[in-house]
Amino acid sequence: MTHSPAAAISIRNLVKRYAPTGSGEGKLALKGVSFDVPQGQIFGLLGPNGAGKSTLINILAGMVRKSEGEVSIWGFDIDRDRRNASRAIGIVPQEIVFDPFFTPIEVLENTAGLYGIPKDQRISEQLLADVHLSDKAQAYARALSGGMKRRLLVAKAMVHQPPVLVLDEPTAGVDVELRRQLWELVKRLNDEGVTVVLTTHYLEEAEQLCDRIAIINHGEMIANKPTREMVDMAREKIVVLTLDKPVQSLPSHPAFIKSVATGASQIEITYNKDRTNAGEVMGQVQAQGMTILDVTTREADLEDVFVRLTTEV
Ligand SMILES: Nc1ncnc2c1ncn2[C@@H]1O[C@H](COP(=O)(O)OP(=O)(O)OP(=O)(O)O)[C@@H](O)[C@H]1O
Repeated sequence: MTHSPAAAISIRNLVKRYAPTGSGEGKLALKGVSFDVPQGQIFGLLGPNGAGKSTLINILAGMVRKSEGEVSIWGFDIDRDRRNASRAIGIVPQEIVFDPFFTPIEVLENTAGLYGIPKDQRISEQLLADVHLSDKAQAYARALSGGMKRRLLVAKAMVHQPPVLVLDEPTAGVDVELRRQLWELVKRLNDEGVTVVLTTHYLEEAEQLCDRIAIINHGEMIANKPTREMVDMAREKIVVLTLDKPVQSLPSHPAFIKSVATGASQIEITYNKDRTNAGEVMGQVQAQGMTILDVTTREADLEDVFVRLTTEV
């Protein structure tokens, strides 16, 4: 596409309220989410089960109707310009669904037909080559291994050559070798200029692949940072101090990232372990007139950062 929008995907105040069903209650799955996916990046959307990731992706895919807010894909509003918005995005679903009696080449040709792509403009063979399935072009889909089927799903999502590709948990439940292959494929597509959004439960995957990571929890976006900064949060360490009397005012110092009261006479201070250490932190606290009775320290890795962000209210 020649059109060049400010962001590959732009989401503003997105709300999704699922209507109550006969027995179940309604559910507020997205509570006013706003973010942009910058062009050319691999953008990771992380969050625990039920956070709202699939809802968000299904809204992009046009499979779920949003309740409120604005979404545009490659500059095309999904309400006002659904056709162009759909043409700008390819979705690789979580579930593998193929008619077992179609061959990979037929799967791609049929999809191209659905998009109304004239025969001479189709790129089915090239796509099969890209996902290393040329030799399986004529095999029945049911004869493909799980890994081959996943690669075929990626090819299928790229039939109309969208500038944005979304993968919903591409490596959930796949073995190490296949995960590596899928990562390579995603990187290659991104090198060729495709903006990629992927959801994952695996922090390592996000860290390896993504330029930017957003964390969504209970329908809200709680963090959205370049991967480097998110990983830097893992350089944080926390000291928990018990003082001899109730906390009057929180200690502060340029080397402290955060200082919060976690009990009547308990404070937690977060600091970057590259910049200071527990001894210095305690020294600063004492210098500010407080008496420390007890101390424990905690170290954060990316997993902790994730857990902390998703459990903090
Ligand atoms: N069709 C629906 N009707 C009612 N509630 C729904 C519907 N689909 C999802 N929900 C609820 O909305 C919330 C968000 O679900 P969603 O599937 O978007 O989460 P998720 O982050 O994708 O989780 P997972 O990682 O398990 O796929 C959940 O509480 C879920 O139960």
